[in-house]
Amino acid sequence: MSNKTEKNKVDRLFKESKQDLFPFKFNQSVVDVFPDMINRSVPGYTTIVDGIGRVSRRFTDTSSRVYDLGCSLGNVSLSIAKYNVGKALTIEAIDNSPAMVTRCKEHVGAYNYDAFIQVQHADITALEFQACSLVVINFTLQFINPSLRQAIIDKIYASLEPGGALILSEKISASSDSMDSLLIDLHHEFKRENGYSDLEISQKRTALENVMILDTLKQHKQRLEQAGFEHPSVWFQHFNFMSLIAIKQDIANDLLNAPQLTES
Ligand SMILES: C[S@@+](CC[C@H](N)C(=O)[O-])C[C@H]1O[C@@H](n2cnc3c(N)ncnc32)[C@H](O)[C@@H]1O
Ligand SMILES: O=C(O)C(=O)C[C@]1(C(=O)O)C=C[C@@H](O)C=C1
Repeated sequence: MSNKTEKNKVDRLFKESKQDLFPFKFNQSVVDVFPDMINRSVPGYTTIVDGIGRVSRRFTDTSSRVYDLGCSLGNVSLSIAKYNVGKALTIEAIDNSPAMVTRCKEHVGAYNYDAFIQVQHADITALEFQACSLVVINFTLQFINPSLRQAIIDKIYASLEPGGALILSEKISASSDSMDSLLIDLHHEFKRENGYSDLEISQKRTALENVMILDTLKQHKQRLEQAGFEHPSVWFQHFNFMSLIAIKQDIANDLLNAPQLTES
């Protein structure tokens, strides 16, 4: 594999075992290789990002507000913009890594869609949400302290307009040890086939320990239901990487559409 330009380098970070990546952080070294890293590490990443764009247009109208939480280089925001041509969406793209935010602004600025993508440096645990139609959190909740996760999902639920949706993608733990080992092994095989060595895989795993803390699908669903979402559903899964969609019920609409009781 050839080394690419400075902005899109091949990820060899854990071959070199750089000390600034233990524990793992989204610093400048990671930003420089991020497009290559995420594509070679997350099974189905391109499909998920494209799918989010496709799903998004079902939940937006002409001037909706959308959040992309933990936006990294803005791929989700750009996919939503691409699938919502003709709508004046405001997409709030949020990340707490200064290096990511700087690169994200350059990346997003190279496109000219109808949506306005506002890239902001902020911590989503402290963010004040405005009313919105759609929130996407693509492989980011797993990096938040578990004790703060419910509060974030509660805030998202409260800020969504009735009929609005949350798309939550995460790497998950399986509910049994044997299934977990199988899925982890299949994921590592995927990484090896994408050119990572066993050393790179194991060093990154060490760096991610206590930084990326995984929940089971059941824990995710329980958290969403506790916030008020009904019937959260998986719309994508490849090995231990999945994406859920959860809709905030439109109670007013449900009442309007309910069969009217007639007097006998
Ligand atoms: C795996 S990446 C997300 C990938 C991205 N959503 C995409 O689809 O390309 C996780 C991102 O979450 C960001 N992040 C982690 N904790 C955060 C927090 N508390 N607030 C905002 N962003 C956070 C990181 O800086 C990183 O860019
Ligand atoms: O590389 C791995 O093994 C991962 O678990 C993937 C993962 C993620 O799920 O966010 C971890 C960190 C990097 O940002 C890219 C991908």
